[in-house]
Amino acid sequence: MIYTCTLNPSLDYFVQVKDFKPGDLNRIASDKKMPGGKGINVSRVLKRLGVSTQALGFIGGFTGDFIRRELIGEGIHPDFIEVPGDTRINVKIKSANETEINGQSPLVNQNHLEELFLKLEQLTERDALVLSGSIPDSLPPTIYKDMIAGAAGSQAKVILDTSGQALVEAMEAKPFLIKPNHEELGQLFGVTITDVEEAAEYAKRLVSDGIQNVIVSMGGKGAVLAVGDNVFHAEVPKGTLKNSVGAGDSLVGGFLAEYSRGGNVQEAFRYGAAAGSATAFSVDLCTKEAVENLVGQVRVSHIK
Ligand SMILES: Nc1ncnc2c1ncn2[C@@H]1O[C@H](COP(=O)(O)OP(=O)(O)O)[C@@H](O)[C@H]1O
Ligand SMILES: O=P(O)(O)OC[C@H]1O[C@](O)(COP(=O)(O)O)[C@@H](O)[C@@H]1O
Repeated sequence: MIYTCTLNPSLDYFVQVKDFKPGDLNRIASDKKMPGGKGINVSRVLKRLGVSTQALGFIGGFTGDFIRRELIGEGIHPDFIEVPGDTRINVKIKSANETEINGQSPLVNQNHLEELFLKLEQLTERDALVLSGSIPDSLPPTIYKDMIAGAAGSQAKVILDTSGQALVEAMEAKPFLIKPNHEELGQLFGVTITDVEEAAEYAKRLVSDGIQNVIVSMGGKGAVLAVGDNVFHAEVPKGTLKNSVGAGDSLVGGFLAEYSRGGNVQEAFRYGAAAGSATAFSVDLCTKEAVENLVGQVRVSHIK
């Protein structure tokens, strides 16, 4: 089973505004509400790609009810821990460009954490655990590192997609795969990464530090995979960007879908990149059909 864990889920409120002006009254042309947060998006993508998952994490309040209901409606099994307070609302404003305003989540206390750790103890070596997204303010930046340690006995594969101090700490626990985007990778080293060469160089350094697989997503420039002594670049097809929210989560979901079907890391990387692009080119997350239409157009080359 693939478990996703979203410590900081969200109700994503997408609004379309004709000509967004900060500091002015803006009226919405159209809107939609979606269950969000990185692990939850990975679960939704996996389900669309025909792989069943279980969604773990903390949710609460009316926004939490919405998320649970939507996931059940999509055939995803939610196993959240209920916390007091409302799960955050993240506002995504689509106008000439995209503006995101991500909210604050409710307090998670020691009892909630213990409940989560008990669930992790039940993982087995056949499972994978996806730890994705920011962490609520009430949790320490070591939380992902502690969770990886908590799951270590099971030998489940851990996939990590987070940033900042939480990423720095968790890397010490040597997850199977990390997926920073190029900005997040740059933050780790205090540099600005803009091209594929630079991403390859820094991803390689992380592999030398003991992370098995590093995928750096780079929006329209595709993605870089560092594994062992090799670095690959996935060149992605050109298309009209409709929505970049969830593209990174789709890459992770696509990678895992293919990898869990027995695919190798390189094929999983190609499929993941196609899933990211399929989401970028649609208004919602990718569909299986869209991914399969694009996968043949993703060119993976050995660059180092
Ligand atoms: N404009 C785009 N054109 C084609 N593919 C894209 C585009 N934006 C994103 N993607 C695909 O989605 C993946 C993840 O996107 P990215 O924006 O880098 O992730 P994140 O959301 O984590 O910042 C990319 O590696 C690429 O495969
Ligand atoms: O936990 P964070 O870093 O605030 O991110 C949460 C946001 O990221 C998303 O999961 C999208 O992530 P990506 O665009 O990186 O795939 C949204 O659904 C959510 O609003």
